[in-house]
Amino acid sequence: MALDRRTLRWNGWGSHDEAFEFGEHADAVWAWLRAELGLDAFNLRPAATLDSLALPEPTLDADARAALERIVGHQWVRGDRYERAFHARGQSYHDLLLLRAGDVATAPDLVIYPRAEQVQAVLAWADTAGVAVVPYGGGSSVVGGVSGDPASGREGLVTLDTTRMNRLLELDEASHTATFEAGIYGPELEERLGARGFTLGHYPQSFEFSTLGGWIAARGAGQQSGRYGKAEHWLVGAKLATPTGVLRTGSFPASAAGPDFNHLVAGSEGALGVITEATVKLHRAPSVHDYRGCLFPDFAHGLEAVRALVQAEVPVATVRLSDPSETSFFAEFTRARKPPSTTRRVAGKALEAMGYAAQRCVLIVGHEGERGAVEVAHARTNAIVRRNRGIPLGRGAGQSWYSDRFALPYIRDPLLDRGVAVDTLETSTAWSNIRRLHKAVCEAIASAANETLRGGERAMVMAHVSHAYLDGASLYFTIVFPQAGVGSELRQWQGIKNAACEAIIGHGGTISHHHGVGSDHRPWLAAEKGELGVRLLEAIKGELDPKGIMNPGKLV
Ligand SMILES: Cc1cc2nc3c(=O)[nH]c(=O)nc-3n(C[C@H](O)[C@H](O)[C@H](O)COP(=O)(O)OP(=O)(O)OC[C@H]3O[C@@H](n4cnc5c(N)ncnc54)[C@H](O)[C@@H]3O)c2cc1C
Repeated sequence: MALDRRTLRWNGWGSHDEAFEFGEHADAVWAWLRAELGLDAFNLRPAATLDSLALPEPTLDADARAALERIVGHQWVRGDRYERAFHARGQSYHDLLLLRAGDVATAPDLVIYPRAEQVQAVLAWADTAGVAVVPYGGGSSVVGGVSGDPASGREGLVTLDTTRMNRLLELDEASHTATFEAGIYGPELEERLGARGFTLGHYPQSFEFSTLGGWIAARGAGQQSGRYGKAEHWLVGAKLATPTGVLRTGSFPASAAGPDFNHLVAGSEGALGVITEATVKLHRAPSVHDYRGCLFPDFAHGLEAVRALVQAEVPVATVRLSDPSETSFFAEFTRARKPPSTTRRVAGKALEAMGYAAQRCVLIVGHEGERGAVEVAHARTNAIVRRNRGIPLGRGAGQSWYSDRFALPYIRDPLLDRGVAVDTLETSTAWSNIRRLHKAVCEAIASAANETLRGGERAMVMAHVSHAYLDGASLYFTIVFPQAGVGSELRQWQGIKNAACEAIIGHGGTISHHHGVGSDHRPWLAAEKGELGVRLLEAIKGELDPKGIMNPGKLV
C-alpha cells in the first residue's frame, strides 16, 4: 500500500504529522481573522472523536466477507472503526462538517484493497449480490464523490480502495507515454517518472493525497494545466472494469473511429466502473520552474492581461489571477504572519498612490521548461502585463505561492476547530461572460451567507481565475464565514451552496470546471446537459452497470 491510512487524518486534511505553521505571530493572525469576521471570540467546535462515533450497523454478513476475502485476501478486507470512518466521506466542507459532528451514516460495511487484476472478480461478486461499490482513490473529492449512499437500497456497501493498484506498468520513452495502475498517489507517480527524466505535470493542490484514477474520474486540473493539460487532455487510454465487463479505450495519438471513449472514462466518477489502468502523456521534466507575481490596478485589467497571454499563445504553465477581495485577504494574512519591513511599507504606499489600491489584483504566472524557452515566454509575458497596466513584482510573490501550494489545505482544520467555515467552488465560462459570472456568483454567495450570520458577523467572499484557455477561463471561489449555531450549520451550508450553484447555472457557467459532479452538484446536471443528455448518460450507465451498484447517487 502506498500510504498507510493510519498516518492520515480520518476527519481532516493530510498527514497527522503535518500542520500549517502560522509562525511566531500566530496570535496576531487569529486576532486579524476574528476582526475580519466580526467576531468577539471564536466559537470553539471540537471534532467528535473516533471512539464516540456511532457507526451504522453493517448489513453485510460473514458469508459476504468470506467471499471478498477469497478474492482479495484476508488481510485486505477491513471492517474496523478507523477504516470505516476514514472511508465514510471525502474532503469538502460539507463532508468535514458531518465527520466532525460524528455523522458517519455514509460509512461502508467493509473496505477492500484489491490488486488491479482482482477488481473484475469483485465487481462480478457485487453485481450478483446486489452490493454497492464505491471506488475510492485518495478520498479528496470535494463534491460528495466517495460517500456511501444509505438511501440506495443496496444489500450492503463496500468501498473499493484503489491504493494497492500502484504499479508503473510501462514507460514508452519513444512515445512519451506511461501506463500506470490507477491507484498510484501523485508523489509516487512523479517520483517514478522523474527517475527517468519525465513528468506528467498534474499537480492539483491535493497532489500529495490524491491518485491518478481519481484525477481522471473527476476530470481534474492541475495547477500547471496551461502546460500539461487537464486530465481529459493527457489521458491516452484506460482500462475500465465494469459489472458488465472490461472496457478498454483506444490508446492512439488521435483517431477518427467514432466518439472517443476516453471522454467517457474521464468524468465517470466511479459511477460506470473502476479505472484499473491508464496510459498518460508525458513531458520531459522541465529544468526551470519560474514563478513570478504581477500587480494590476483592478480585476478588469488583470483579466485582459490573462486573456491576451493565452490568446497570444504564450506558453504559460500557471496563471492565477486573484480578484480584489482575494488579493486583499492574502495581503492582510501575510502582513499578520510577517509584519512588513519599513521599505516594504513605503513601497506599498507608493503603489497605492499610483492607483494600485483597494481594487488591485495579484497575478501569479508560472513558466516551466528549458531555460531559453522560459526566458522568451517570460519576456513576452512582461510585455503583455505592462500593456495592461500591470507591474511585474518579481519572483518573491511567485515563489511564496509555489512553496505554500500544498500546505494551505492544512489551514482548514484549525479554522473549523474555531467555528470558522471555509468552502470552495469553481466553474468556467467564455471570456465574454467572465466578469458578469464573477459578479453574479460573488453577490449570490455573499447574500446567502449574510442571511445566516448573526449581528456584526461578516463573511469573506473571494475568487481567482485558476485556469485559462483561448476561449475562456475558470473561476474559483472561496468563502470564509462564521459557522451558524450548533445544529444549523448544514442548513447554512446548503443555503450558500444552492445560491452559488443557481447563480452559476443562471449566468452561463458550468456546474464544475474540475471538481466534478458527485452528489453535491447532481441536482444541477440536467440544467447543463439537458434532459436528453442526462438520458444518454443514464443509458450508458444502464449498459455498463445495469443493476446500479457502482457509486450510487453520484453523477447520474
Ligand atoms: C485541499 C484540496 C485541494 C484540491 N485541489 C484540486 C485541484 O487543484 N485540482 C483538482 O482538479 N481537484 C482538486 N481537488 C479535488 C480532488 O482532489 C480531485 O477531484 C481529485 O482528482 C480526486 O482524486 P482522488 O484520488 O482523491 O479521488 P477520490 O476523491 O477518491 O475520488 C473522486 C471520484 O473519483 C472516483 N474514483 C476514484 N478513483 C477511481 C478509479 N480508479 N476508478 C473509477 N473511479 C474512481 C470516486 O468514486 C469519486 O467519484 C482538491 C481537493 C482538496 C480537498
